[in-house]
Amino acid sequence: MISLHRHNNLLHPTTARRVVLGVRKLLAVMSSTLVNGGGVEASAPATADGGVRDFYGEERATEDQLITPWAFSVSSGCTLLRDPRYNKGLAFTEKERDAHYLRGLLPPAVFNQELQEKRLMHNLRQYEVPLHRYMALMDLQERNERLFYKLLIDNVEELLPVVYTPTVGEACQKYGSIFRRPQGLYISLKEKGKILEVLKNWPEKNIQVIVVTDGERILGLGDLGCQGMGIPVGKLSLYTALGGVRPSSCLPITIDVGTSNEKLLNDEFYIGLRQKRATGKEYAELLDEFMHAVKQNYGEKVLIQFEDFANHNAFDLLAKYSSSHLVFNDDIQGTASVVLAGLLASLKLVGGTLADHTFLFLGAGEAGTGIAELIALEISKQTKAPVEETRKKIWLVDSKGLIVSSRLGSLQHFKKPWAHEHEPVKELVDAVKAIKPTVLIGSSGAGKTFTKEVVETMASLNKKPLILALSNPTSQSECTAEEAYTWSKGQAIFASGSPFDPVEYEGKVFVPGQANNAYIFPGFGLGLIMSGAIRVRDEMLLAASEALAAQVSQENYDKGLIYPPFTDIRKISAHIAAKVAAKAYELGLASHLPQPKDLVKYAESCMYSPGYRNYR
Ligand SMILES: O=C([O-])CC(=O)C(=O)O
Ligand SMILES: [Mg+2]
Repeated sequence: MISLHRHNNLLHPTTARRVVLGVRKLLAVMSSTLVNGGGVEASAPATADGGVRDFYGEERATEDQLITPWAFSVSSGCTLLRDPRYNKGLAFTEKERDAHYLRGLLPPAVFNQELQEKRLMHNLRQYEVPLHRYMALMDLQERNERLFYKLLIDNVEELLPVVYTPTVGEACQKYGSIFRRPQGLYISLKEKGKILEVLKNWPEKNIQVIVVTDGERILGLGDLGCQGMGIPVGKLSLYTALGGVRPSSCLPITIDVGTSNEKLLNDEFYIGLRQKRATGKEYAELLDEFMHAVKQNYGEKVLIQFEDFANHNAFDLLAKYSSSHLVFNDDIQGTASVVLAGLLASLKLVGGTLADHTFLFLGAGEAGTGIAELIALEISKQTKAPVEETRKKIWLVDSKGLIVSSRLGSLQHFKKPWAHEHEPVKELVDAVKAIKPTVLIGSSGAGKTFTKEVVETMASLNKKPLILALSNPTSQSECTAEEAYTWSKGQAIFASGSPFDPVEYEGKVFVPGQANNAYIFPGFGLGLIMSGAIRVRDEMLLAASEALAAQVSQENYDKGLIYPPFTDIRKISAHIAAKVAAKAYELGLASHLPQPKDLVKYAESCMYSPGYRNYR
């Protein structure tokens, strides 16, 4: 095995990419056949130097230029066991133990990966506190990366609530206390003027996806500052497990501009900058430096996913960079796409077309207005009516009540398109009575806001009201699954952002769906990467929604489900990726040419698989 080590590396001694990449690319040039896990790379054009790129200009540097002294070595012995990328623990074979100086460093037993998986799942299930499961899984990720992904892929429904919402929320709240090894890249105000250098400290050079947060709105939990790092880390582990993007090409980043969370500022274990959040020019300049450094370092085709930014910054950043970078805001666009998919699927259960429905939102931030706009675009696409018209069936309530035209003067810009003619209404329940929606969507981040009266009113207005409680984590859910089913007397079709167990009501079992952007972003990102897309367009989001809705089977509908189960997520992601890539080609935004004939097969061939490889 060939391995690359960076000296004094505090992060995982992540390894070998450069040499391995070089070999893979040479192979790709020699044979156009795709190998599992190598597909995305293999399609990259060969370079004049035989495939090994001079990434940071180290070869070309003159004497007055600074370079990074990267070193290469073959990993063996203790170093190999401590390298999460290549460590296999007890699964090293006798031959490998001999060849890699492992004799005596391991007990005699040789386990296969399946037995290791069984043992770890058994151990994980012993922990009763979800945060302990989270910590055990993070330890595994830092110890044996392939085994971590094998567990996550094979037990996705069981482990998703651990590495993702709701447990990741608690992990972020306590991130300073549970901190062990650093994960991801931290860029703080201290690094202003040096962000490019910071990026070059990351041991991987071939980055395809960055998930970045500034920690200001972590799920529905608010400002967690630097401790928001749990979110990019969690999202990217889903990019790999659910979407098959290689772990080495994923980069979690937290931008630390301070926090306005007093509790954290006074917490002795807080890991971030101990100062109030920078705003305005100072904030914009740091973000601008970051965006330029990323493009300079990784090129045009690196996907930057904005995650859990506060509303004002989220909309501004997306607007500012969507014409110059490959950017995607998961909370605006990913959530919109997953909800639209659920709505399209739900028509099979409730009847009519999308245009026949009336939508009411509680929450007019990123998720609320993002979903509302995508619904309006889809109706416009289906009916050919202008989007200004189709928006009129969609109503939003924010903290001040129903958004109506008399409030136009004081509304934030992203709320303005939703200010329709109506008298002012203060309370949600009165808005439900006045608007008579068929679909009620909670996207405010505030829990317990769908009261008994709200749900009962929805049930009195509709035979099958569609109720989506999207806010995360579970503590912020607008209502629980049990409340939705019991208060509506079993009439509601319900889905939520964070998972709920099935509910028994009057002898019948109701299975709630999980309307979470995790259905969309891994496949969406894979579609962008595999086509070499350089920009994101709304049409791609619509394509992703339609692809996800098409994956709901009759068997799922029979159970009242509007989303397919997460157990099939890799297949679902391949279909989403294929439709997104097809759209990128159609729009002339794809750079990997020629277009593969069968995009679903191609997507599958690009996906990372976590089985161990043999070492020579
Ligand atoms: O992380 C999740 O579960 C969904 C999401 O993007 C959010 O709530 O901000
Ligand atoms: Mg989010």
